[in-house]
Amino acid sequence: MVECGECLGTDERNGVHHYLLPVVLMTLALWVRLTIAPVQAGLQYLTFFPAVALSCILGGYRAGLVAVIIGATCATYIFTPPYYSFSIESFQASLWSNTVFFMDGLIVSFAVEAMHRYRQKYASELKTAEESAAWLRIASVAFESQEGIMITDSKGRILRVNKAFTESTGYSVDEIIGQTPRLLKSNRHDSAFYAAMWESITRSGSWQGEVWDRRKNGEIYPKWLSITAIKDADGNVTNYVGTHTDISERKTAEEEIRNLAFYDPLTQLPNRRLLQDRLQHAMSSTERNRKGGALLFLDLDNFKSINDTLGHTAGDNLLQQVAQRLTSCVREDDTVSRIGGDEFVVMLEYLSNEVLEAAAQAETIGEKIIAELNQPYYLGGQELYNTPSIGITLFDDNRNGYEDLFKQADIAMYQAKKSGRNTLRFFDPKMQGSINTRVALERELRKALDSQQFRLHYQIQVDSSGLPFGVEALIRWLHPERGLVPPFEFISLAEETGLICPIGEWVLETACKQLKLWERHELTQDLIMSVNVSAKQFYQSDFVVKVLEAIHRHDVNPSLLKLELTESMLLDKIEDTISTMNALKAVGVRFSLDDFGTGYSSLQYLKRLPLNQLKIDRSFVRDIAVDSSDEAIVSTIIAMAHSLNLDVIAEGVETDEQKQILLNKGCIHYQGYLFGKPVPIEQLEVMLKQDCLC
Ligand SMILES: Nc1nc2c(ncn2[C@@H]2O[C@@H]3COP(=O)(O)O[C@H]4[C@@H](O)[C@H](n5cnc6c(=O)[nH]c(N)nc65)O[C@@H]4COP(=O)(O)O[C@H]3[C@H]2O)c(=O)[nH]1
Repeated sequence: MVECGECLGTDERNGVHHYLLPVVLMTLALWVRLTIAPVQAGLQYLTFFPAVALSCILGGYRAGLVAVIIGATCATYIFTPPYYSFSIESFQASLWSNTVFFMDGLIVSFAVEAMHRYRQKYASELKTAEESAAWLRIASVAFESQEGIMITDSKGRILRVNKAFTESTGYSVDEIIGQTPRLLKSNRHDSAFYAAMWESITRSGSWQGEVWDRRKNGEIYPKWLSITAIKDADGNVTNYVGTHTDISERKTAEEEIRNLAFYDPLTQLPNRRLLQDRLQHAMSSTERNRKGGALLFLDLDNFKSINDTLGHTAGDNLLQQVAQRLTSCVREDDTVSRIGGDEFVVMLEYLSNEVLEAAAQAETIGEKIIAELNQPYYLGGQELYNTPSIGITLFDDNRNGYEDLFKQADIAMYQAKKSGRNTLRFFDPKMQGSINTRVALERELRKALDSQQFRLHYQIQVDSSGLPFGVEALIRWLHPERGLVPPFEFISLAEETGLICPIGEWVLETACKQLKLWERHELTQDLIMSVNVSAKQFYQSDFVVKVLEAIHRHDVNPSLLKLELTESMLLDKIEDTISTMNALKAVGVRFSLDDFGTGYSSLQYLKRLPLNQLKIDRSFVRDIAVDSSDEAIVSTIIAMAHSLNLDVIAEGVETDEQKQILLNKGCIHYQGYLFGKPVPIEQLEVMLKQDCLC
């Protein structure tokens, strides 16, 4: 019942239908009373009272009062004789008993109501207490969350911290309580940072952001911190709550992603993307600050040979050492980047805005880089040398896009390569002119092939007694306007464009034709014809077939054909090289290794190549009489050739002295102006006849 009363609620108990309750209960009580006892029995109050009590309990004190009034009225009117009339006497007769009944009813009504109210209050207090306990439980679980939480008083003294806080800071609860957050400061932020933080807390009651703090072990780490001010009813700050998340792992991951996107993983230098970014920025800032800048495009000479001979690990190691040396040559403001393979780009900023002065500054740094990169490298216990070719272009505004600048520096680098490597060249509009010339040259070169403008000149090769034993076929271009064009002016372009393949086939064809003609004369029938073969030509899949076809077509003795290959091309794909050479050697074709000594051939590879001859490069022969290191190199090459059972020939022999030195060292075959320049066939034949007569 109590529950029922409670669940009714005060408003409901005051509702109209609750006034019906006493009416119904009283009617029921009246009916019971009238059916079980005569009217004059005088037991009416005894019968009505349970209905009054029930009304109170179920409907509240107002229902109880209504029941009392109904009871008193019924008792007065029905049970006080004469009950058919409402006389004053009968009313007076029942007055005292009615008053007692009335008072009892009142007491019961108010007592029940008081009980209701008490129970209600108790229940709501109980509910509040239970809710508070539940909230406390939630709060304590939340407090021990993944985030570090610190609660301070209004003065900033730490009152409480959670487990996550102690774990991330390294301080125990005892060490931290009573301290202030200053204990955690890393000194990474200046006072302006903290002033802005407190300004936000004072103004809006909270702040959040990234903060670098120091752990107990001294490590500095980043965290995401939120600070909230807790205020009392009057608006005064009583506490501050700081929650933080350690974001060092996230930062590291972000850093790694950034590194991969913008840095070269091998050297840790900025990559092409970051360089472009910085270059664009530098171009606009040089314009603003009226300062100059320069782009140095650097390519390592013969890097491929090192990579192929010593392996990729050594190659990687070399690139890393180059990166370090480059970085040591420039200021911190400058950018050293690796844009791929063995190509590096150095961007210099804050140079003079006077073009000549800026060029001089860039040149000084370029020279410094060359000197530094010329120092020996130590790779896997081996000492080796490498040189760079550098192209430089200047920038002082945004007029040229960064792509143009890259192109200009690249063109200049190409010029540096052409000028003999290990040097630097500046880009200037004249270079652009030379590029245009190259385009025109390529067009003309294609035409030259169709209109048979190529010629072969032949340079004699002699033994120690001056007797010719062979010739080298050297191509010339008989240009309709420019006259005789030497090979260095078009061979590299022909190689780049692939035109070298049809040109090479023409050379081979012409040389074989000539060999066939020589067969008829005693004077020339034993001459060995050396033919230069370029890398592109050699690595054509049908190279062997083409050589064999030329030999068969002209029906020449294959052992009178000698193919001259260069060191760098041989080592490109060593296994392919060996099988191609073996296929031709099987029919008797000879092989000579041209420009020997300029590359990085290792003895190990040389041993595997089916060579017949080593050709000492003319750069070593030139100064052999005056430069002791050239002399030493030549001695080594000759000794190496002998130890490998190879013939050795020196090219570029111009003086008797050079020939004598070579002879003394055991080199008995020579080629050079001393014996004859490259000449057309008619002149060669005259020369041969003269030699014979001598
Ligand atoms: N200063 C000096 N130079 C001497 C002396 N003796 C010979 N030379 C020059 O040295 C070069 C020798 O040819 P190479 O090393 O094979 O170097 C050749 C070769 O690599 C290439 N080349 C020439 N003809 C052909 C060809 O038919 N095919 C291919 N792929 N390359 C060719 O062009 C290069 C240059 O040829 P050339 O200008 O004819 O230059 C020739 C020759 O004229 C000397 O005593 N002093």
